[in-house]
Amino acid sequence: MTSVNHGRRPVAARLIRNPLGAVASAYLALLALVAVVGPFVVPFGADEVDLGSVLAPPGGDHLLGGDSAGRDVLSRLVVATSVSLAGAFVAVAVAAVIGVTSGLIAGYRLGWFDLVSNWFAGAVLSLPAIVVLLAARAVIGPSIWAIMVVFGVILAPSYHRIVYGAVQGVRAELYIDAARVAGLSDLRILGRHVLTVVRAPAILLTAGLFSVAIAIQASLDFLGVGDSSLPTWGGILSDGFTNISRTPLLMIWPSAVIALTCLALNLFGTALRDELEQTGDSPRRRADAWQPQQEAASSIVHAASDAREKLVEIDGLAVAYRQGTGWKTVVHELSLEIGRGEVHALIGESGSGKTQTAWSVLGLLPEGGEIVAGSIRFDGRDLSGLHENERARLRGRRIGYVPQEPMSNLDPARTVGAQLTEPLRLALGLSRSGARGRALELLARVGIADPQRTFRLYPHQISGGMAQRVLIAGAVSLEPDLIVADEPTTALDVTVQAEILELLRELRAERGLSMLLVTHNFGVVADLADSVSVMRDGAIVESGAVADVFADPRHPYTRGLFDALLDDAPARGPLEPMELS
Ligand SMILES: Nc1ncnc2c1ncn2[C@@H]1O[C@H](COP(=O)(O)OP(=O)(O)OP(=O)(O)O)[C@@H](O)[C@H]1O
Repeated sequence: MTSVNHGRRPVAARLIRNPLGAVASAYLALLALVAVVGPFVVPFGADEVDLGSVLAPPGGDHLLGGDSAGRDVLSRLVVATSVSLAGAFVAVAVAAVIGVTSGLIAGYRLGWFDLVSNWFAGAVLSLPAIVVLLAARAVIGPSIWAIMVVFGVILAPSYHRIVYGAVQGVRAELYIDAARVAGLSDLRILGRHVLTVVRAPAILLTAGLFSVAIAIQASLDFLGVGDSSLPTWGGILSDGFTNISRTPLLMIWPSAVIALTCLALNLFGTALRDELEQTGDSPRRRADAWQPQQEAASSIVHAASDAREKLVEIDGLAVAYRQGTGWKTVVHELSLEIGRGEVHALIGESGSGKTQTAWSVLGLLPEGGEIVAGSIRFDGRDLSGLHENERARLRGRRIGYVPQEPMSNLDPARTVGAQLTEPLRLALGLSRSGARGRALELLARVGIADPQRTFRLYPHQISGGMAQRVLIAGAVSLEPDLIVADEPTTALDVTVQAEILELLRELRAERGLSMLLVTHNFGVVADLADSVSVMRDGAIVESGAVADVFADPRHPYTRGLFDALLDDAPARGPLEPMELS
């Protein structure tokens, strides 16, 4: 496995290099400084009244003017910054303590606490927050701190849900079991392993909830149900609103501070998420550039015989999966040619890279998998240069696919007929009756005894062998040049296997199909293939005409595979009769 680590810079350093993060951090840092130091350096007391400055315009002693009671707006805004931020902090701290704790315990221990806490979280989430806050204000009075504690309780389910989900994701991981086996206490496991996983989403949520708490607090003060004994952004806004016709500027200052603060918190959260993901502190890490494995064996190249026109040309293919900050390379420098009408088999033990090679040709590598080197040409076109739409068109019309598990590759909710006719109508533009006629012909061709009846059936009403025949009918329906068949007979019983192989052989002869056949069955190779590549650890170790490789396997691994076959092993003879008591 190729593993490339990159030097980690601290998150803070990366945040500063992110333009959005830098601006938001600078604003929030300034705000924090104003909140802490500001009240000690403001030119006037927050409640100091100067009747000569009632609704005074900005300028002179009052840089931002005076309010309706003649108090200095700048001084009040600065003191209100401390109060508003502290209020939001109380709400978020209460929410985090309750929500993170309950989410951790519920997700890790499950049982009755899981049931009760999730029910409780759901119930609290369904409450209208503003109505609860107004009711709380009526009961406990206008204290901003008490109201913010209540709001914290209302916000707690947000933490609970996010932490619960993250813990559920990791609790079944092997390293958690290993920590348990190693004797670590639940508290240590939660602190050391689980909390690390929930840290990133919890930080992001905190930034969002902080801005929600500021907005709610300002709304309550604006509505006049806040704490009028303290200067707050919402209170100043309310005063400005009352006097909007006389001094509109009085509304501008608190509005701007509230809007900028909420914006900065959200930008900060977004930038922090991006940086946490890049630095590997989040489960979704980015990998460094892929590097070829030094120790990897180069593949033997399989070339189509000169007599055949080349249909598939794979050159130096490497497939890798992102793993943490590195890569796991699963196919190395694989080169392969398949001629028109040629059936080429990929054989090898489980995990040798056969399916990854086949999926690369189809352009269907699973999430996280990438073609990191080399090229695949199909009928002279480089597939890597194609847009996904073109790739999908090619896949349907010129490259057919026969999968290993017939049942799971049919849509259980749609009839066989609907699944066969849809591509015919979309790709070939056939009418409904035209597509139906063509589908019935195909069903008959693949050996379905009663095509009319099967056409109307759902997948659960047909056998595995019939399902594979239906999929083969679908794969050849658009007259492709190439069929990629991934273990097409593995999931079927022995007699059906033989029938499906026979069908594939006939279709191949009839239509001049090329085939890339993935199998670990030498019988299938001998039955169907012209040429074979033997794969091991993601590379081809031997390649050639089937007759040559079978007659004279050159690589020790191929010989080992042949030796592992039981065909030549001496028969065990009849079972001894047993006495059953
Ligand atoms: N999603 C994935 N993430 C990481 N590694 C993967 C993933 N899928 C497959 N692999 C790895 O790729 C390697 C090759 O797998 P592949 O499925 O091609 O093997 P195979 O030869 O087709 O085996 P089998 O006959 O069992 O299907 C294996 O080591 C496998 O663990």
